[in-house]
Amino acid sequence: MATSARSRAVPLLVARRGARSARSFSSESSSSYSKLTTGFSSRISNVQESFFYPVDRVVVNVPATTANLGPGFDSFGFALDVWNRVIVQKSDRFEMVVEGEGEGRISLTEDNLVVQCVRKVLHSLGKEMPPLRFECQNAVPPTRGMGSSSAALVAGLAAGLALGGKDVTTPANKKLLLQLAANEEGHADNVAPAIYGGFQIAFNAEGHWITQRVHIPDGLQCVLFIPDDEMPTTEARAVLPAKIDRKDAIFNIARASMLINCFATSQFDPLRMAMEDRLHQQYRKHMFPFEPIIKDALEAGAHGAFLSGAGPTVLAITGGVGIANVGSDTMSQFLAEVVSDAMVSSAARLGVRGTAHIATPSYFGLHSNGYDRDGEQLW
Ligand SMILES: Nc1ncnc2c1ncn2[C@@H]1O[C@H](COP(=O)(O)OP(=O)(O)O)[C@@H](O)[C@H]1O
Ligand SMILES: N[C@@H](CCOP(=O)(O)O)C(=O)O
Repeated sequence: MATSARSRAVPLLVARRGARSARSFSSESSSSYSKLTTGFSSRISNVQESFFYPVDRVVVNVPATTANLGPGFDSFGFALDVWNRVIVQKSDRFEMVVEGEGEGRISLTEDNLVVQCVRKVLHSLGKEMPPLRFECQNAVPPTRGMGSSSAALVAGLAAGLALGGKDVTTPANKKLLLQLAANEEGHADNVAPAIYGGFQIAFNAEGHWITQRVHIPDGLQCVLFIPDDEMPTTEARAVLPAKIDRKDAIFNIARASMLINCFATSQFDPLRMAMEDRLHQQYRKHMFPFEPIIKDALEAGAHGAFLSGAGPTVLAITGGVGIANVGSDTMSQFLAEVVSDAMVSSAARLGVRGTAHIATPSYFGLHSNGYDRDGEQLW
């Protein structure tokens, strides 16, 4: 965390944060969303987790995420090195600019998901949303199964917390952010890695969202085939049955467990089987013919492949074995490109238009910077 020149001139604790915010958070409404406490009460943390100087401009970076990984429906996800950046600045009027992915398609009005989240958080902190200028620089394609809605939610909620005076870099406020974002999304498999980075296993226990990081082997690469056509997650969830067969549950428990062991021990031989699923993929295949693309990726040498999130993107895993690191030699990239070509050819045979992208996982998630009204960096 960067320390500003102004902060350095006075004692650190007082300079970056202040008791003002701790008091203003005490008059919260009783609805579960509105309870913007971290759940941890201490005089020092109340001071440390809030800013002393009002934040004027926030820059938030949030990664794309891939969820499910086959059998880990609503539970597994990891972050990708594909980033959205949202810049929110106090202004004299509302303004929204969207550049990159989703440009011309994502709402430019106050019903934009990022704006809604900022307003919601500020409202919960007892504040009205001031006139703000939003600039969204998007690399995450919307509605393709790469966690665009989670990236938008996390960006908006984090920006709102920061503008409301909360330091989103503290563990307690990150935990709070996870609760808010997962409650909005209804599942935490995208939002947990979007916030914490890496591979996360996440679930809800007695009303609390819990997440834990899983090791990702060095040198792992992700080959994504991203169809041009969108597949809204709400539609892809509506086709899922309310109840499942016991043998399908057993099928998934065994594979999900082995998948975690594959990652934890860097043993990818069984990964192609460990990424099989019977909880969601079979019910979604009529929406988009992804199974032949998975099969062709595996035949081309991928360790495993799955429908990314609710689709339609298909993700294949390459690299990550032996000593190979991405960037240290060409071998992993050669294999990733062979798999990419196979997926593109497969999609072309099916008449599916789209593009391929080779990504690496991101070991870190949300990161941000804040500035005061003089443009001085606060963190
Ligand atoms: N960068 C963004 N800014 C604002 N809203 C976004 C952004 N990206 C996605 N969304 C919202 O999320 C919706 C897509 O959500 P969803 O169907 O869950 O797709 P995904 O699988 O990419 O998460 C979009 O229709 C839009 O409302
Ligand atoms: N577990 C969810 C994941 C949705 O991910 P997204 O990237 O498609 O939003 C599901 O499978 O519905």
